[in-house]
Amino acid sequence: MAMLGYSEMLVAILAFLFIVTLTLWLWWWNGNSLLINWPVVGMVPQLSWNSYRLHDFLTCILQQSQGTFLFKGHWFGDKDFVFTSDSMNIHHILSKNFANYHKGEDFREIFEPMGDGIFISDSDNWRNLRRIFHSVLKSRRFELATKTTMEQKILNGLFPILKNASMLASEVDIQDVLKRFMFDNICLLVLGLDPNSLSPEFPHIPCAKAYDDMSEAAIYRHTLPGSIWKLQRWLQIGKEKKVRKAWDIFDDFAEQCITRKRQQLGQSSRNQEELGDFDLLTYFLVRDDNSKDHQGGEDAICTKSNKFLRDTAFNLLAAGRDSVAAGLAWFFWLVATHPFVEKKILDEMEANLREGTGGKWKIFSIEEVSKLVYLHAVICETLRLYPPIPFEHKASVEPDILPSGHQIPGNMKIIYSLYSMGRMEDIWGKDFLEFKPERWISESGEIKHVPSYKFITFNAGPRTCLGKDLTFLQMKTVASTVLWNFSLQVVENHPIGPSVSMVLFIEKGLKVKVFERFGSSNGGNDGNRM
Ligand code: HEM
Repeated sequence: MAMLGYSEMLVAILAFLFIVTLTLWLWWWNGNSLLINWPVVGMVPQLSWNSYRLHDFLTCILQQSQGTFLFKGHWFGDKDFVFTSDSMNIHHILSKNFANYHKGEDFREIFEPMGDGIFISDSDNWRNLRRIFHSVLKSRRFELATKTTMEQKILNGLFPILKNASMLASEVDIQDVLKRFMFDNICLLVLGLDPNSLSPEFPHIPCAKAYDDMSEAAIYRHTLPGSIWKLQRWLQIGKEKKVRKAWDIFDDFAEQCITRKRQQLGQSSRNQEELGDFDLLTYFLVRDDNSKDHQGGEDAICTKSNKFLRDTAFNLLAAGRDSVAAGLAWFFWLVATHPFVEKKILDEMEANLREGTGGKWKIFSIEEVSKLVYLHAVICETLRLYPPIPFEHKASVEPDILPSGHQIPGNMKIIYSLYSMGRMEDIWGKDFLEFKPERWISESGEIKHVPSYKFITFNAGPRTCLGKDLTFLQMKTVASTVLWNFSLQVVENHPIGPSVSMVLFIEKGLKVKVFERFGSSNGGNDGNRM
């Protein structure tokens, strides 16, 4: 290797000193902030270096900056944005000045496979969709369909898989199992079709994989300047090529489901009530578009068009699959690693539900799980620490001032961190990092009400999640049924950490060993009786 001359060494030392001095100066100039605003590249480098622990890194910065800071992007890329986890700002943006904050054009472009679905709509289109979905998702028929679908899937899908893992003493990735379980469930509810992704051979389901690919691409689009990913999309290269392929796979799948359903309905002269089964495709296809709903509003949207049905399917499958599966995966990890909490859940079930089961296999009903206050508290605590949707976007319409004093120009992007809000001392107290379900229970033994702009997991204000009740119902049924019948033991040294993705999964899945509580070696029950 050639030796460096004195002059080269001098240049190298001076360059080194210049960089150190610049760093220290910028650090001081930025008020000793953890994030330095570099010339040209803004704050991007530190975010990239810390991307492997993005959620905790940003939480740390938010804690240090009293809950709000202005993120400076690179000079040649997209605009700067405000990042916040201040509950008063959230209340202002999501409720008090709701009309001034919409999803915005950037959001729609990043999530373009969602079509004109509710998640990316604003203004009148959103209002119409919200009214339509409110009346169906909150209906008794939908609740009953959820219950029946879930019971069948637990019995024919989840139990056999867990029983098998227990018999073979094999390790199973319970997060993958839950993802498959929820995918089959939501497909049955929305499309009236069971893709049977939860089968013993763990089949590859192209449509489920297409969802994963599109979700991955949405994160990728967040990290690059819009001009770059749009160029890649135009040239059809890299990740953008993958998105297009995944998008086509989903559209083919949706079209097949819609065509099949139209044929089925065309052959039947009976209405949905008579057909017995309930799914959203059927509901929208047989529904009278001119009818007024129970809130008295009229539809400005034709719910029978292929475009509406495709976009609805895409949005509800996205809402109903991953978020609930991720919430359940974190729940089972927290419960398995806090034996005291597990015992309290089992004691509560024993006290409230055991009558009539004789300790045998059981799926708990809606009425039964609604009695379980402690279980409800454990689920709230899980969703506080690990909100399945970790970030949300908004964009200002007009200039505004946030309660924190930050000036917001028109068309400013605002990102709020649901993950960080679950870890703010001013909301949850000094023990905010502790997993403590008791914090949710009042002295009179009921669930404490925490305003949604503080417990933000399901969003707040007029755009609060429409699936919140359904989620609690699903999580309680799966959690109680699995815990009653099985004990899950996390495999030693299995790494646990949140993924950096649109949905907050456990990065490497959750490997567990499964033990039957009422197996033949454990009480003489054959495990098949209900
Ligand atoms: C753990 C489970 C769930 C969590 C954490 C969750 C969370 C959220 C959040 C944060 C939003 C706001 C999204 C935004 O404005 O961009 C939202 C909206 C929504 N959620 Fe959920 N969700 C869950 C499950 C469900 C389920 C199972 C459904 C129904 C199948 C559902 C249906 C919806 C709908 C339709 C909206 C749109 C509301 C609107 O924009 O007006 N969610 N959800």
